[in-house]
Amino acid sequence: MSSSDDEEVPLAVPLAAAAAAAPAADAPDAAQSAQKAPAGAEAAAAAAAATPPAQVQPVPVTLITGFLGSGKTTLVNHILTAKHGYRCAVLLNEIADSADIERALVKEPEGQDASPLAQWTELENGCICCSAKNDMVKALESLMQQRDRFDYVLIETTGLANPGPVASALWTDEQLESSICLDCIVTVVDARHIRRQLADPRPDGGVNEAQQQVAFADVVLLNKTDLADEQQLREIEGEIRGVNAEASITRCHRCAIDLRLILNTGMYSAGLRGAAAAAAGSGGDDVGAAGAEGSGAAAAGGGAEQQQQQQQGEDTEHACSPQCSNPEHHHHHHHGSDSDPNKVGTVTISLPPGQALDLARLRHWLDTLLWEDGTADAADLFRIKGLLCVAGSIHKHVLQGVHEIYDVVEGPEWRPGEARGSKLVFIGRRLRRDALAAGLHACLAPADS
Ligand SMILES: Nc1nc2c(ncn2[C@@H]2O[C@H](COP(=O)(O)OP(=O)(O)OP(=O)(O)O)[C@@H](O)[C@H]2O)c(=O)[nH]1
Repeated sequence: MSSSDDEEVPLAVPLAAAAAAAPAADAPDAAQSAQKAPAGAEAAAAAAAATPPAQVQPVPVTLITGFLGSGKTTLVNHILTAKHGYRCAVLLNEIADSADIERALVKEPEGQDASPLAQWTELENGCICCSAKNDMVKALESLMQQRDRFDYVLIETTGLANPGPVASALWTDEQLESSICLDCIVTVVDARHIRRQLADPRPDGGVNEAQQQVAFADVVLLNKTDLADEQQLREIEGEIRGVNAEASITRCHRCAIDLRLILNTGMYSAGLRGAAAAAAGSGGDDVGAAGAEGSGAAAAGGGAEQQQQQQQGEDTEHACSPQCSNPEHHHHHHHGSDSDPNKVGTVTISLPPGQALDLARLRHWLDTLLWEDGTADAADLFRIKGLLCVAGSIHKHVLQGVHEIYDVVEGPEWRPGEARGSKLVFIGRRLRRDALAAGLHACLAPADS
């Protein structure tokens, strides 16, 4: 399979030329302020003109999900026309059932065009676009063979897809894992329809797609604000927090957002989020894991640091029914995932400063939690995020989990005087807070370490 075959992957014009044509002034704040920003258009064009850029940094990937008609394409178009300095490759994942991803990997029909990159279209600002109808992972792999042509990847999933398998595939595919890095999962919701979509029961009693998409989100874009009034928007925000208390929520019209919210956030790589979030004024914390219920647009402006301190040692739980419209319910109350175990909700467990975690024990516990012990069925645990104080380390650690895959990475050093607490967030259904808390406490390092 020659997926890099130029005949199968036609590129009308070398993208380096397109990038060179883009004015250097296009390089925006986002590229300049983010510590791990890929080269801006100017530098990339210069590099491409001389030698291929050294393959040092993995290419960040933003995953865009959302219900049918919520505004995903509108967002992609905004990204492709806005000035942010990235050359984006866009992958449209048009699979109705994302389980097909795995199947497509296994059996690829003989004689069929081996390249999943069905079409490449050059866009005005030098971006490229391809359509992967059958096999997202394979499409990404062949995309990566042309990695000198772009420095950012957007994946737009179909409106009916559970984004979980796509997100975790980015971590598990051997070829991909070193060349790309998941940066952010964005879920676009339609202000007019999201409440009905969240409440829509599935015949099998399972979690519907809208709930899954909200549960997986790092960032929720509450789009089509022109179609709802203030009261309705507040109610929607409350419901979204009821499912996912950790995602930031940004209201928008036609997805016209500050792209620093969703591009190169560094949320999965520890320590970079602070700069990006602060720059965007989103009220985020040092890591995506740590900005709790106040990080949404409605509550933005509060000092995340202060907020986190207030939460030290305090366990919270969020799980409202989709019908629950009282935003107050989603902030402070222990609102019953135990009593209503089938609703998707968020369980947050904090450890006060002075209680450092033993990393080996934590990993062992997460392994058993996700794969064995039934504390939370892995299929019901959508996301795990955490800011960790690890025994014997002067560095913060960041935990990110999507489905049964998780990763702990070392972040920046704790600042002098900073409260070295830990906070873990579990998003899923049938979560048993007591069992999770007990399991986590068993991972504490012995007091003398
Ligand atoms: N009123 C209103 N319409 C919007 C807004 N944003 C997008 N739309 C419209 O909503 C429709 C759907 O937007 P798309 O961007 O195509 O949504 P999508 O999520 O890509 O849709 P699918 O590909 O069907 O999943 C289009 O007609 C848009 O013009 C908004 O903020 N307000």
